[in-house]
Amino acid sequence: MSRILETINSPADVKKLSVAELTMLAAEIRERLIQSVAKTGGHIGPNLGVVELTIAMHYVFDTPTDSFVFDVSHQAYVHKLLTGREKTFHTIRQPEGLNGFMLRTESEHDSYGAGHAGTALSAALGMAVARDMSGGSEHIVALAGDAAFTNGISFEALNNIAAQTKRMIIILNDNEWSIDKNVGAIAEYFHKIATNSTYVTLHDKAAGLVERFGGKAALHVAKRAEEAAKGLVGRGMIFEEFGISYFGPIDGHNLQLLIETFQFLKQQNKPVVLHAITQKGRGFQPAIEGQKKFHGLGPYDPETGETKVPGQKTYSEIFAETLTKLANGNDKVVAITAAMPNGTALDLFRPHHPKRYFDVGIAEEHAVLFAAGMATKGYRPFCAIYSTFLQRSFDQIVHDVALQNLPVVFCMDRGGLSGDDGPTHHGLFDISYLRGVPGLIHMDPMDEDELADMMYTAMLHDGPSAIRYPRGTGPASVVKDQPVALEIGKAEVLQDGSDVAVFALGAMMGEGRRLVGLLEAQGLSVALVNPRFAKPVDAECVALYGRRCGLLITLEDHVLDGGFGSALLERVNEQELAVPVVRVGWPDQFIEHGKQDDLRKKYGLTAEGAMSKAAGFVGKIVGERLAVQ
Ligand SMILES: Cc1ncc(C[n+]2csc(CCOP(=O)(O)OP(=O)(O)O)c2C)c(N)n1
Ligand SMILES: CC(=O)[C@@H](O)[C@H](O)COP(=O)(O)O
Ligand SMILES: [Mg+2]
Repeated sequence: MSRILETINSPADVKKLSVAELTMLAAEIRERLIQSVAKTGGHIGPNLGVVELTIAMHYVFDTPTDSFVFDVSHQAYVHKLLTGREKTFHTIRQPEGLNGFMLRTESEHDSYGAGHAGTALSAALGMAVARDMSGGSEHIVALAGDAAFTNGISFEALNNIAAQTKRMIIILNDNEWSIDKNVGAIAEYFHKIATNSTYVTLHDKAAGLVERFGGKAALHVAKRAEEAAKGLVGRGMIFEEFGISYFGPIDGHNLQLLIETFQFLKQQNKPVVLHAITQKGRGFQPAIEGQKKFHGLGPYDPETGETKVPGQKTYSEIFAETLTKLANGNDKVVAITAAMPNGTALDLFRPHHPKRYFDVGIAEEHAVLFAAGMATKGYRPFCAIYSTFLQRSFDQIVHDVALQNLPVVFCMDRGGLSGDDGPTHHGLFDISYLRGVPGLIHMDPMDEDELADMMYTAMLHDGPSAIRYPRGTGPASVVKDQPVALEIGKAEVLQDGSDVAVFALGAMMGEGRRLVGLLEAQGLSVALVNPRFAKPVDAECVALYGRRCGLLITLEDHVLDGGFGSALLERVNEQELAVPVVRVGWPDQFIEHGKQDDLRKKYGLTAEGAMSKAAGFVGKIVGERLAVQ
């Protein structure tokens, strides 16, 4: 029962509450999050960790006049509950429902959208400078997790802040977790501060002090904690060195302390950072015990935290098992992830080859350069980075890997529609952004067994390669014990035909087979081709069917512009073929979040969609066939 929460229609309602009522509100929000996300799925762990932080932010600051910028913004559910979306919160990440991240078009309180990590500090600085230039007085508050500071862009911003603005507030939400435990020197640095004995004592005393002395004590605690932290790590506080005044660490669940501290920070005429120590998954024991699992997941049992055990291996698992096999036979094979060991399933590889597993943090550009360096020494790096996150590393792929023709393999999980995460996470652009890179081969398997073959082919290939594969499961093909090497640039003809040729790339093979059936039902002779390569496209195969057939149809889980269909069109044009080509893929727009099948139907990435798009050409061919009978 959410007695107070149901009265919150805007942050103004939060400001009316006493600290006691705010504490009750926090409890109600936790219960709502646990129960609601159990049904929808989502980032429950991160959001349970920022309940008090977000309440205190909305109590002290004043959106939309003040601007909040959340890094990744996967932890913005509490913010959404407090900014007029309590009644629709049950639709989060659901078709037509609330987005799982902040979205400028969703609310005036969402001053900046996100989904990818490391963007908050830079965007907040841009807002602060714009405010300064316009003579504004509003507050700009960036909330960034500890793992956001493993990202290079965050440090590009830190380097710039003190030189550019007089006022900006950074909240470092330190729960010591990324998706897995946070990694690297910065994580260790924050850990040292957070576990400093003086701070821990202070933290224990804080509750009592605040109770006895109210607000003033809060400042005392914050200052003493700051002294402790600075005492521990000297004046060389990393933030102080960047000209940003450091405060904390303080208990990120102590509402009174947070409110007092935010009110104090509001008065500061300098860039400040508050180091808040929080607990990911707080208030839900399964999420506390399973912080990695409950970072982000599908529906779960709100009592036990149990989730449905998937019946079939995902592409990610096949990837990890295959990589383990390749590494068993080749000690130069190494695996690199950018803070996504579970999403990429490299968690399954790590126990077999712990010394050949590298998690570099949320640092995709660095991951690619790190791989390039290893490749110059004869290693075979498999860089497992989601298609969407690899967008970050385009220059490193061109300038460092391809230009030097280094044998780095890019394993792009979530290649294609991602689903519930929406437009920030759909992997719909990697063919476009990679096929122009000289020397790089780009593969897209039609099933799990072919993924293994492509990984083996990539390992043997003396140059850069990229393999994209979708989120979730495939057609459950049997994976051979020993993968085979594919001929680079050679398509596979699954069925011959002479009227229409269907080129179904990767995960679209299922719809390709259905399309063949629909065309054959029209009395047509239909070829079915598994392209395998988006670069190089098999020009010979295109010419063979371009000369023989009256129509070529391409299907891809990728944007049309610059995708596989575009590449095939170029081969048609170069070979002066007259055959019409109908391309089926995502249109030139960002695709909303939703269920994969629903969205494919809505946007015509189905056999029926292809038939309707090709109806004119198909009708003409059918007519011609009838005329000669
Ligand atoms: C560029 C990029 N790489 C990877 C991810 C996947 N990702 C989402 S949240 C997250 C961990 C964030 O950790 P932190 O910033 O500490 O926030 P917390 O979840 O702990 O609140 C990662 C790696 C991403 N969103 N963007
Ligand atoms: C917030 C974030 O970027 C990750 O948690 C992402 O949502 C994971 O995506 P998958 O669920 O597809 O692994
Ligand atoms: Mg964290």
